[in-house]
Amino acid sequence: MENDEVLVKVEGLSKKFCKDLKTSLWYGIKDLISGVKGNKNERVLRPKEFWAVKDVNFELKRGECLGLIGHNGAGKSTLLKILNGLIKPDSGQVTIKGRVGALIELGAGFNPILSGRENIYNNGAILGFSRKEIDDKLEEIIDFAEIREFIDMPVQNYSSGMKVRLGFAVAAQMEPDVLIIDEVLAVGDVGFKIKCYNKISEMTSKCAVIFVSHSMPQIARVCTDCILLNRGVGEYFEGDVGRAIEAYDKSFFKEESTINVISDYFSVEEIFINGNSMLKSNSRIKLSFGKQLLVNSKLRFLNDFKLSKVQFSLVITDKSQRAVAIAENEFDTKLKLIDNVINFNVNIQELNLTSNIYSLTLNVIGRTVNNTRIVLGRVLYFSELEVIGKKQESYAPVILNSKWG
Ligand SMILES: Nc1ncnc2c1ncn2[C@@H]1O[C@H](COP(=O)(O)OP(=O)(O)OP(=O)(O)O)[C@@H](O)[C@H]1O
Repeated sequence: MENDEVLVKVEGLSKKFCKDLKTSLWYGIKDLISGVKGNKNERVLRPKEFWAVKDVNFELKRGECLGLIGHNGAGKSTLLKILNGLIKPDSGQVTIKGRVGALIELGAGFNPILSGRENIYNNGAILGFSRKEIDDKLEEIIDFAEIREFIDMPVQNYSSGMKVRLGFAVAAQMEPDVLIIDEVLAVGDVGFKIKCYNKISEMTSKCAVIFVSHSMPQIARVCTDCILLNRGVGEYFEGDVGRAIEAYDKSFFKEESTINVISDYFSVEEIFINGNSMLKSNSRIKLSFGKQLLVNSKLRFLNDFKLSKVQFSLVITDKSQRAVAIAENEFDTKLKLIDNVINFNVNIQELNLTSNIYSLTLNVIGRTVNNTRIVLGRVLYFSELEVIGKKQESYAPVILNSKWG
């Protein structure tokens, strides 16, 4: 088993789809006729057609894991389906060496009326294993999937999670040379997902893995290379997953973002970040790692507003909307309303977030005179915060202050 052996070679791969079913059927008939005549014109788009995958090229060796990332509809699943031979490309070529294990669509590859056990035998046979070889692997697959008590039940009665468990176990335990995993893994519960990601990391040394995910921490964890797809066009980041994730994050950035206030109790008169007005300017703030983040805000409450205490929490979320840090005041702060306006300041002296783009949200919680907790409102994503100066390959958002002995 050579380690620099190219297992997947993709050259000029393109696939177009049609937005309209009737037109698509009509083009299908026309293509069939022109195909018979030997007059194919695959590289031209006709009305209502678009490229789902456009001129994608890459090579993948044993020991490499390629992450496919991109917005919804970017073409990731289409590319995987072409690689797995489920759909035919309009042009280009895929060369795959060895056995392919794939988990693409939920339940795809399984016969719904057959039991889990029978499906394992079917899949094994398709992959070229003899009955005896499958017998030897059966227990491992059932153990990995952890669905022993349901293994003789028809797959059509499996829950989504159970289908994913069986699908991944079959794909991973059949010693594939190329392992193709789509986002369906997300359906599994947390325990199973962790087990799968560990398995993928373990397998990467023995095979080539192609992995689709919207979870950048997972991409950072398992991938060695990345392709960022945008409307079918791939940008290849060879050996630089960090830069691919950065480009993915940046692709979400809008030049102008408006402040979105959800509250029946207050409106926002002003929010400053490090002295920059979020109402007046483009709400993107650039900050170096470890520097100060200062937020000042002025909220105007309704005239008849009566509360005894208020709590503000400033939540920092990453691009996948995961809260990565929070700063909040003590709940017993007396509400200081002057002309129905509250001013508050938050000073975070050292923001130890790694280089990335984050969003800021403000939550305002109150307590009535009889101490009932009440959510007064939220100011959503009022700033995009771009932290620079501390790249972190493992995509960990926070660097902890630590002393090492
Ligand atoms: N069979 C089909 N017929 C027509 N259009 C299709 C077909 N399959 C996919 N598409 C379109 O091709 C584009 C790419 O779809 P694809 O499923 O590959 O995207 P994706 O990157 O996997 O998206 P997501 O992140 O949402 O899963 C989309 O616009 C989709 O609507």
